[in-house]
Amino acid sequence: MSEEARPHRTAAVIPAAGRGVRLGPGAPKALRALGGTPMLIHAVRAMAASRAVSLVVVVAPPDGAPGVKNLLDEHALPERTDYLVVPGGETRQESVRRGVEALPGDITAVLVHDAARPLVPVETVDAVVEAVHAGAPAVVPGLPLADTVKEVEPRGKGEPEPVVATPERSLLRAVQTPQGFDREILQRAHGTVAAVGEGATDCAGMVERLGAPVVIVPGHEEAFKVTRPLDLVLAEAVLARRRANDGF
Ligand SMILES: Nc1ccn([C@@H]2O[C@H](COP(=O)(O)OP(=O)(O)OP(=O)(O)O)[C@@H](O)[C@H]2O)c(=O)n1
Ligand SMILES: C[C@](O)(CO)[C@H](O)COP(=O)(O)O
Repeated sequence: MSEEARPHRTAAVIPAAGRGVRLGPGAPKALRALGGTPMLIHAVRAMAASRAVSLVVVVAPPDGAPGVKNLLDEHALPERTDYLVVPGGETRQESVRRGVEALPGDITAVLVHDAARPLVPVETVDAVVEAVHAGAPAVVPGLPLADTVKEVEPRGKGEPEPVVATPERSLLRAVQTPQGFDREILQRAHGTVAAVGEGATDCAGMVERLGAPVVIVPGHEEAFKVTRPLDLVLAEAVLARRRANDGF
């Protein structure tokens, strides 16, 4: 059967177990409000907005799974979307692994999406899904960089750091989520690469270590990650603009 003809069932795994240290003191980041609604709910709705996504697996803070389950019960999702909640781990990589382990056997394609990217538009989600369904083992949304990037020799806090190299900016992309995968390759990456060497900061990096191809599709400015306080200010402004444009 050709890749196009192969029927896919697609799930989204949402790691939401981080504390949000860089955002500052407060509740776990995924549970903090954006426009009056927890960031996690925005992220879940963003995945469920894609007609291809039939299951969302939320990876909750380790001791917060029952609370997250209640939260999801309270917020309406499209009828076609099921959800599961599992407890997360110490690192993003560990949390994603736990989410992937919870997937039912009939899932063939998996999106991994940060709860911390609550405003990704459905067009970006669909572009990733389409590329995976068309046969790409790993697909990542990415954008060209605005800043020039330097590689440095890291030094102590506040100490000047010697520059080692300036990578050619036109060859670089800042990558976002959802990152989309053929289920088998994602499982293999988490089962083998994770066990050796240093952790990866994204799942696609683990797939690259397997030697499998990863491709980039256009990302979106509104898929930015809420990491620091200023990101939350921007997210509130983007959401307010959307609500004004939608007339509610
Ligand atoms: N142990 C962890 C760490 C992170 N994440 C999730 O991975 C995504 C990206 O991580 P990041 O933005 O770094 O979130 P935090 O780890 O919460 O942030 P910080 O590093 O500032 O604490 C977030 O949705 C976060 O909840 C997770 O599920 N489990
Ligand atoms: C996966 C990711 O969002 C891609 O840009 C990013 O690597 C997550 O990094 P974080 O430090 O866990 O936020």
